[in-house]
Amino acid sequence: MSEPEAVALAVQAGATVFSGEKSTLVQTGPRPPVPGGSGLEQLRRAAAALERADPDVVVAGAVPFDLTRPGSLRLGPARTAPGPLPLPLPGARGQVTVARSRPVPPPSGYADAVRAGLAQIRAGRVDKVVLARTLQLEALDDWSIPDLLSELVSRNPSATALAVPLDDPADRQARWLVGATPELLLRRRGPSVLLRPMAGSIPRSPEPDEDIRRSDALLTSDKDRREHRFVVDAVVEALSPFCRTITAPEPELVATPAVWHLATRITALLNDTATTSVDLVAALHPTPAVGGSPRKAALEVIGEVEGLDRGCYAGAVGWQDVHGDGEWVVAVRCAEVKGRTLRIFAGAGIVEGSDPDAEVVETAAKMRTVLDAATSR
Ligand SMILES: C=C(O[C@H]1C=CC=C(C(=O)O)[C@@H]1O)C(=O)O
Repeated sequence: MSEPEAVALAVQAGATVFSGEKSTLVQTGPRPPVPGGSGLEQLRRAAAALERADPDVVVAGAVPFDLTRPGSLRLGPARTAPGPLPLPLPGARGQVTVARSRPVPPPSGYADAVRAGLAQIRAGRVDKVVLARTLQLEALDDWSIPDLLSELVSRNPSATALAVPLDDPADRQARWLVGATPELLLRRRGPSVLLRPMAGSIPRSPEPDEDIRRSDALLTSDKDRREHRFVVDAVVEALSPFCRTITAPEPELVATPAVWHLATRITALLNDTATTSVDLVAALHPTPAVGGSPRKAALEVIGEVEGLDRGCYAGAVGWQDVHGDGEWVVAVRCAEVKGRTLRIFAGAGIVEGSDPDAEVVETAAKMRTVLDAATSR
């Protein structure tokens, strides 16, 4: 059996897959979910279980945006290979026909939520809040996870494409998180930690001169640099108790096929290699790239004005091995898939000076990552 065939079979059978530019990790087979009533508890239990595990075992999966809710982490052997997932995955079923598509909330409702967020900023309750919306697609047949994953990998070569089965004991139908995220929460290898937070975005243009003009406008935008700064400051502060050398240079431009972003490549050295990748996830998540600043007040405002159950969207997804090394990405440009339903999520950071209509356009552009993979073959 070829590697793509093996991966396609594994994905159909519920494998957890992370496919990046440099390497791919696939965790397959029967593997126990990590128990726990909250994502935070599951992260702690996973780290403890790894201390007693065989060397090829990893914990892999997703913790939700809200760490007081349970996520889906599993313990089991994983295979890693250099480069992205080998394509094409055989057995592609071809295009799924979308019967209905519904934005929730509608664009005008999202613009109202952004205005409500801005009112909280002006009232001094928060400095930044990230607000999300969804696009729900109903297909005539069940969505195929291998097909979605293949499209996400091939269209987003520099992102981390992912397929994570979500545990839901109350629900017998399989649920998945799929997506292709450009945002690295953290990678820990021995004492070295790398992070690449993102915030501040502008939609790409198909016209090359206009595309460059937009990227220049983003790089020099005061509003976007402020929006970005909240994330870098929070990340550096959260790392400080654990790390002795933290370097955070000026933000740079990063392009996905749909959007330009501001990103900062932060490097750090752990004080103590007993600190695992999971410890860092627990300390960092959710950053103001998906929550806001100050964190507690921003999470309250999201609960009051957004009106969505984010689930694992904007959560932390990734893996850790028995040495405490691991890689976790931020679950943006993602969708939740269940049977015929695909729910695409996208959010945008709101700060003083944000324009509600521009945030509608920005979130629509962000949704294209999954929408294009799901609908245009
Ligand atoms: C919250 C999302 O993106 C985050 C990551 C990069 C840029 C973002 C922004 O510019 O608002 C967001 O912070 C999303 O795509 O749903």
